Amino acid sequence: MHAPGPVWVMGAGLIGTYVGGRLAAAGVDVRFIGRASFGERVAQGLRLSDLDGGRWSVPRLNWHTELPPADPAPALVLLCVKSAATASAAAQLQARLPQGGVVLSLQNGVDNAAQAQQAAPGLQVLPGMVPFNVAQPEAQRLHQGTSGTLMAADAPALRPWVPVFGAAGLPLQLRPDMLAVQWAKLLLNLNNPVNALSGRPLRAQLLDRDWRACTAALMEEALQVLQAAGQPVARLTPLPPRLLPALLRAPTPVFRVLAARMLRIDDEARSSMADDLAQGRPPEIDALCGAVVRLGRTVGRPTPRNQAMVEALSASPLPSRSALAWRQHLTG
Ligand SMILES: NC(=O)C1=CN([C@@H]2O[C@H](COP(=O)(O)OP(=O)(O)OC[C@H]3O[C@@H](n4cnc5c(N)ncnc54)[C@H](OP(=O)(O)O)[C@@H]3O)[C@@H](O)[C@H]2O)C=CC1
Ligand SMILES: CC(C)(CO)C(=O)C(=O)O
Repeated sequence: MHAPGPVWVMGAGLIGTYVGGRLAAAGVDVRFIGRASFGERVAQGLRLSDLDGGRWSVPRLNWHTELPPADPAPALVLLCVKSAATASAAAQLQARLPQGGVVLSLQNGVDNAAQAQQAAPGLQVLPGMVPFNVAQPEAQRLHQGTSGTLMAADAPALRPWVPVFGAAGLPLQLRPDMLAVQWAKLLLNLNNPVNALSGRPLRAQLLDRDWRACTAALMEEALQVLQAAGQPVARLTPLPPRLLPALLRAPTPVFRVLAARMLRIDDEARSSMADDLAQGRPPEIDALCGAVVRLGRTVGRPTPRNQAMVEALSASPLPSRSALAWRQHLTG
């Protein structure tokens, strides 16, 4: 396997350090640009694991707290900051990279690649999608707690990277319908605020029918808006997206059987939004429920449920309600 050149990870936190770490473990020259506080924990010996028992290690990460000189220029930059930091990170890259540098956004939401492209018009920013969860169970270990295939826009600049990611054991699927893929992921991410409000690990929260009903209510509203907007949604799950609300509302014993794959989650995995709240960082709610609210406005449809989540997750402290109370609040 021969990488076309060095990779930079811009915003090396959970996702960036895991994906970049897997590439580094496969021999790719990866430079990590992240916070000193995170680098102190992982840079002198990173261990990686996944839910299938895979284990990798990287003795030393090439860690930078500022952008390094672009000599040699990276052949690929993985943009892995949270949505609120997208524009500033992209502007920093634009100031350092040669014209036409390729940046792959590995972020949730549907707007990050476009925002980065606007902030860095001289670069080529492409959307990607990370389906799996990454947690940090120990200071020097990152763990992939759910499964799924990385996806990205089918652009010529990314084609040489497909065998590289494949050789690292993280297959990269290039898709012509990336916006539909991103909306499909966003639908699944509508569980993030619910998970954060529940205070529980993902698996425990998904095994509670009232919390699932909250996610179903948000998804149903989003699906109606997407349909009104004529926006296709890709199928990332065994069931098509339009059936997901009914699946979530099913009694728990039925859900356990029908959603066995969705429930293949490590007991301790939490959503990235729960991680944000735990660390006192602003949650990425505007990129998720906020995107549904904005699309609703463009097609003249109210989105009170997603709006309620934007307000709840923007409040400090978070409103404290039981699962049943949230279910009633969202579904009236
Ligand atoms: N965690 C997960 O399991 C999943 C996350 N995602 C998505 O992936 C994206 C990344 O998430 P995640 O890895 O969890 O986020 P993290 O917060 O763990 O990582 C991002 C890191 O980038 C740092 N950062 C921000 N701006 C800069 C900058 N200009 N230069 C250097 N470092 C910077 C942040 O520091 P600081 O906090 O100080 O800003 C933070 O340490 C998000 O869009 C998320 O929704 C998708 C699937 C799963
Ligand atoms: C993987 C998933 C859907 C849930 O962990 C996620 O995207 C996140 O945590 O933001």
